[in-house]
Amino acid sequence: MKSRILVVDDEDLTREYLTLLLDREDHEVEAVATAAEALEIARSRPIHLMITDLYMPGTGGMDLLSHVRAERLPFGVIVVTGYGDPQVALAAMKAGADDFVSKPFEPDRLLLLVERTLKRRRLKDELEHLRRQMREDYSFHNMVSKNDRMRQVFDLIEQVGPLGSTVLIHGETGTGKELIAQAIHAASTRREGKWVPVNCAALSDSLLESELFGHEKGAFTGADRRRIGRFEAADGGTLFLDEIGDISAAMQAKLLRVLQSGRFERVGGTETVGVDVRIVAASNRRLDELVRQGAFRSDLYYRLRVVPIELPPLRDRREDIPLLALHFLNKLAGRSTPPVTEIDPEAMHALYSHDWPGNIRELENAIKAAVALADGTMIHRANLPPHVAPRPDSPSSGDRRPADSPLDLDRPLPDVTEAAISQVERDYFSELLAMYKGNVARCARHSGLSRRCVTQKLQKYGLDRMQFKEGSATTALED
Ligand SMILES: Nc1ncnc2c1ncn2[C@@H]1O[C@H](COP(=O)(O)OP(=O)(O)OP(=O)(O)O)[C@@H](O)[C@H]1O
Repeated sequence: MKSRILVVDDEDLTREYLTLLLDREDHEVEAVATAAEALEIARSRPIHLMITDLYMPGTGGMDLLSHVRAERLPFGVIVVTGYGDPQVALAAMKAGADDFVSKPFEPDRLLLLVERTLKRRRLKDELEHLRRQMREDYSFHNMVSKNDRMRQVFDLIEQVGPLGSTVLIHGETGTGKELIAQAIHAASTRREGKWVPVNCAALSDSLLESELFGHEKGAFTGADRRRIGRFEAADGGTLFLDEIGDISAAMQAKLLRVLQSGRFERVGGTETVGVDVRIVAASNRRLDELVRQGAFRSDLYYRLRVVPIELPPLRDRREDIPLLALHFLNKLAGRSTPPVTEIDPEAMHALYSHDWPGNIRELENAIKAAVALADGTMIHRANLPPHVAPRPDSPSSGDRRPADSPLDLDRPLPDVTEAAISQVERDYFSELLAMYKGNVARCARHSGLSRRCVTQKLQKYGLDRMQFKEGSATTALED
């Protein structure tokens, strides 16, 4: 399908030139002279990309861009700025432009940007499709997943949620155990009752005991009044015992008694208290292993695992990564202007390829960090934390040995600096050669260096311009 491109420029010559250029690339082009005409077209028929001049009589390109973004018109925008106007270009990107090009522009550079923006838009459409699916099919109580095992867990929660049975959740750190436990509470008849979470690993034995069961006045130094514990607080609701695998043998015995009888005494008290509490417990340690090792009571284990739930780590449900990444972007939408709503394909690929030892929490943090660093509406690979998307030359990337990398702390600074500069120059010139299809004169003009200097650099880095020339469609413009 042809892409439909709308060109907005008050200069007849530029309009004609752009129409010719884009038409030659098999795009369908409409060109208008004013922002008002552009808006009318943009509102009335589907277009994929708008290329607009910033300086026009009447409504300028920046206002046009603001209208387009405020009305959420679903197409890419490239703005054409004056030469040497980086501040304006930056402002346009902040206002939601996908890219910018300075006048006078190289046709190849413009075409490159056009292709890139159209590609991003296609990706955006796919993300939009995913978003719709997320809203319609893949959401469950603040969670999203399209993974079969997770969908089975969601079904199980709907089944057992109302029953009030004790549930034991196992999963690595950050896999969503607490969220699952909350969903169980929300799916139960106790949802009007209290939801009371306790992190068992965070407290010493004696503190945990008084936290769970409460204490009487004078039970210990500082106990100047009676205090009810979490069991009593959760009466009629759900008590979430997180990190249950970390409790001592003495606490295990006390818990077992409450689970069996629903009764206990406050610390320092003799009165027996009865409560009606649903227990949901979670652990990132395997309780069956702990039982085998003799570190966890088997009778308590079987009491807890009436309904066992196993949460797969994120690396085993990679299909959820794009969905979760979008979910977190949606959650963060209000935190930046314009909101960051997209993830470019390279960044998505990096997210997809990472192993996520910290699971969904780690992914959430990576997206938060990337949103804070993003310039514009899209997350790029460079915005992701380095451990998620290693930089090409960072010690953690690929199988490059740290000794080979420019950041080798064992070498003197001048060596390290020179290696880093060489790497940047090599990347820079290979990008330029790709952009200008091996044309050295254009690379020289773009880089601000002489042709001779560029040729020397290419020799130094073993870059063969002929390799970039192959398949070039711009033979007429070659040097
Ligand atoms: N399926 C999901 N959809 C959306 N967000 C999720 C999902 N699962 C987890 N999260 C989010 O990931 C983060 C970690 O989840 P949670 O705290 O429930 O994990 P956990 O397994 O209990 O972690 P820990 O073992 O460290 O206690 C939370 O911010 C939670 O909101």
